[in-house]
Amino acid sequence: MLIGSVSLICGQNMWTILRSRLLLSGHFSSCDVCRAMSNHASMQSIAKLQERKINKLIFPITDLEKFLGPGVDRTYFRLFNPSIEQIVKAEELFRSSGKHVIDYYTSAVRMDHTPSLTQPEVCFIGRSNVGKSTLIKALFSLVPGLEVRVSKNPGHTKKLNFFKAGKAFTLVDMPGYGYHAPEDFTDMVEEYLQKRQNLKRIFLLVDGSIGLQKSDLIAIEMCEEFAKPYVVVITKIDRPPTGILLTRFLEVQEFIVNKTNGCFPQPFLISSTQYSGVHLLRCFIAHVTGNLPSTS
Ligand SMILES: Nc1nc2c(ncn2[C@@H]2O[C@H](COP(=O)(O)OP(=O)(O)OP(=O)(O)O)[C@@H](O)[C@H]2O)c(=O)[nH]1
Ligand SMILES: [Mg+2]
Repeated sequence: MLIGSVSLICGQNMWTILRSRLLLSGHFSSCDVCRAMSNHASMQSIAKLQERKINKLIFPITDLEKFLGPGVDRTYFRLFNPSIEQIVKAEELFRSSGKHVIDYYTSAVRMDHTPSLTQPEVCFIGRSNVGKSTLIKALFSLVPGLEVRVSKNPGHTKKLNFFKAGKAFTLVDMPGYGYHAPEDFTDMVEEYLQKRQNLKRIFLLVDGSIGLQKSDLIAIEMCEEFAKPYVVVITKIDRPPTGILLTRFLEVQEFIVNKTNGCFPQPFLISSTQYSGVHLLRCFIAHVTGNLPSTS
């Protein structure tokens, strides 16, 4: 899974080149520039920040690692360690263009209502309110006008919602489990997870303040039983104090390594509101769907 690396993650020369490439590149319209500069959604927008801040945004683990002693096993912290160039290239898959249209496709309430699509698919599961829809919204934040509905009220997403990124991949937003889950949740979700042929990866979201709950353990058991590859994403990392987040992260990491077989050993850290970890996750999605270009 280790795909390419950069010596100092963001070596000075690499960033000088990246900055000039991004800022001078013809890929960005003036509208893109305005939007991108107002938040940290794109690599272009963060290229102007200090290197330390860029590092924290792309690799949020950087912020936690510094509190750990030298004895802590860091083997899996950066198992997925793409180069900056790969991250920049992967971002293109999350922009709509004439040839690569990104849009909401359809919704389904049962497996036999799901669209027959052949492109690789990834889906997002987790407790209600954990931030599934908001994460999809952040991933697609570079697509003007794309609506992904989110709510502060748990149980908001009621169907499997399919978002197509051209012919490259499909992202599927799902209803949450636990509090306010739809009554037919099990019928809707289990069969999809078990039988969907083109499903390449399940992203299982866990709240960074709360950590793994009983319902998450049931979901993990289900992924294990169906022998589907899955990944844990720790969400809302902007909320908890660092000590709490670090504890939750280490708990999740230890659980994955010691108690699971099909889970990718590196949990991803995400703040969808601040875009921390979003660039890395875009790149990981490109990777697991077979769309990540090799470095030139
Ligand atoms: N601070 C912060 N809030 C977040 C983040 N992600 C989501 N939220 C908030 O959490 C609430 C729930 O977000 P949703 O994305 O709708 O959650 P969901 O998992 O899709 O919920 P259901 O559809 O009900 O299962 C909303 O109020 C979001 O604004 C984050 O990274 N940071
Ligand atoms: Mg939702």
